[in-house]
Amino acid sequence: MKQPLNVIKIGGAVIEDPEKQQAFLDGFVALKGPKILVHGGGRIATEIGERLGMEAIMVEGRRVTDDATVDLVTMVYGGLVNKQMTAKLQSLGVNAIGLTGADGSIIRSVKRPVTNGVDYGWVGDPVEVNADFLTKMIEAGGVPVIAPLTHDGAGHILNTNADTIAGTIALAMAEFFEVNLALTFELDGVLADVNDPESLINPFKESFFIEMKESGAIHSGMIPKLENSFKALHSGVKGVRICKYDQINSNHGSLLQI
Ligand SMILES: Nc1ncnc2c1ncn2[C@@H]1O[C@H](COP(=O)(O)OP(=O)(O)O)[C@@H](O)[C@H]1O
Ligand SMILES: CC(=O)N[C@@H](CCC(=O)OP(=O)(O)O)C(=O)O
Repeated sequence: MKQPLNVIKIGGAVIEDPEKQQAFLDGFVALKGPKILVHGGGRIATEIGERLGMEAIMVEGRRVTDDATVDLVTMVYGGLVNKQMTAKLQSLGVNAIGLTGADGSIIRSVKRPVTNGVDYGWVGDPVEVNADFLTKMIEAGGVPVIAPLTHDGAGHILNTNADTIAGTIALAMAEFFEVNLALTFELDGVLADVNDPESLINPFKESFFIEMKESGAIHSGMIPKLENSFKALHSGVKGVRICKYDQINSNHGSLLQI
């Protein structure tokens, strides 16, 4: 029987707020057994970019990443955010190992081709995960903390949506572990009306996604979250939940169903 593994994702809005970040980390520390943390940091990159006079361009929840932007996100995700999260987890007694997808070739990706007329620039779609290496780190008692950066095998860093990283890692690790994936963010889960916190949909069926995307009830960052989650569920991940940042150890949120 496969051993359980939790893959947990934290988004930029929660990282940015010290109280929310602490509440998330308390839950993450309390989570028993092998675990991997995937972090975003989109809002932090946008804010630091603005201070440098750079404008963020997002298309369907993904950042258009030109030469200057790939340098910015490498510094923010691979440096600032990754190392701060790692140091905080160390202070809480977790043997965190901060990594980008280039380290240990955790995730190799290909530069996204022009899609529907959009050239995303230095954005990568994952093609290969070094699940074996991640497994060895976990077996050695480490907790990988992974930034949303990948590499193309030809020396370039590529920016990759953090929900995509979490889904891709969950899917690859499902060969060795019984994987549960939780994508945490500020809201309670997938909402029928994004402005009504009481409108949580649980369970959330795949057919709802198609309908709600078409009607516009699901938009922006929720699109890659759900695309990646359903892909993971179809490919052997045991469970996927989209939930609030302080609900890792509960069953609240939207449990996805295919
Ligand atoms: N139906 C929906 N239910 C919940 N959130 C939604 C929905 N449609 C769009 N969203 C948006 O998706 C956002 C979450 O995606 P994102 O900004 O990428 O989060 P994070 O970076 O925190 O992971 C929410 O803040 C919300 O504005
Ligand atoms: C290609 C792409 O869109 N990459 C994302 C990676 C960070 C991310 O996904 O962060 P959150 O989870 O906090 O949104 C970006 O640069 O915004």
